[in-house]
Amino acid sequence: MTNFQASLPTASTPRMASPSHTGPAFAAEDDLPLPPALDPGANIALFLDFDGTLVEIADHPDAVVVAPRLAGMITALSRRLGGRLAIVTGRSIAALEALLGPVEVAVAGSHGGEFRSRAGAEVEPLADPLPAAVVAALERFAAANGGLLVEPKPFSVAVHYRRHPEALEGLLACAQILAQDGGLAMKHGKQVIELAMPGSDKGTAVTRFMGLPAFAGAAPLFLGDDVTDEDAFRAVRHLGGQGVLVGPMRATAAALRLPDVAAVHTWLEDGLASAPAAQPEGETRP
Ligand SMILES: O=P(O)(O)OC[C@H]1O[C@H](O[C@H]2O[C@H](CO)[C@@H](O)[C@H](O)[C@H]2O)[C@H](O)[C@@H](O)[C@@H]1O
Repeated sequence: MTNFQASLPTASTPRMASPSHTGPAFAAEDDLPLPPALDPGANIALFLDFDGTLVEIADHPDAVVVAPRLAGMITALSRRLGGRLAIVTGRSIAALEALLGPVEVAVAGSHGGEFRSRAGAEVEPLADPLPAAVVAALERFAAANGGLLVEPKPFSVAVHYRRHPEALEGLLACAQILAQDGGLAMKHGKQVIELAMPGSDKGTAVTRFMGLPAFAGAAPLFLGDDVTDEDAFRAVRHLGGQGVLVGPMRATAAALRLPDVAAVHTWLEDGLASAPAAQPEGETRP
């Protein structure tokens, strides 16, 4: 056990509502401690969600404001961690890099549907493409309901109802039928319903990273804000690590909490500032 793990509450903390790896570990009326200071010298692996964790939620997916230093900070932290850092996002990798710039780290995109094992590696598809007919059906629904925003991705499709909350009931019904008929996975994130081919989520993505030589043996930490991050919180708990919920308390499998995006940036910046200089290229773990 690393010093980092020893200082954290564990899955056997008495406040736990459920001992299983499948449900939330902590109830909404509990609260969770802050994570200890990030120590890039410890044998940890860091997994970072994007929307709501590294950038504030905005009214439109293209309207998020990315801090100018964010990509550089994440790349530098990844180097300090010997490559044991990945962004794990519901966005496609292309959409992520369009916002963040070409960040030189491992990435899982489209909720685990696409996977880049390390900086510079090819993007591997891990899911089958969604049938075009499903996207077309959702586009028809969106057009008939005030023009909901449809965001097709390589392995899933997101329909945003943030500007049309009145359409949620009909959207859920439409998506449920499409999911049932097509054997698809349905995810309900922040003001968004997503359909994807089954078999990949943020938990499977984290588990896949942890099976790579560069990540093996490290204690994983996953920072995320949305209910779609709960798969990853459960996965890291199962792998001997901890989830860090970002935002207000809710029922969660995370064991730690940071209050907001600003606190995440401070925690990462402080960790980076505390780290010794990065090893030269080529001396990181394979
Ligand atoms: O896993 P994440 O990195 O958190 O991505 C989840 C989804 O994020 C985006 O939608 C969310 O953020 C938008 C911008 O703040 C917001 O307008 C929307 O309501 C949120 O649901 C993205 O557009 C989706 O594709 C991601 O799956």
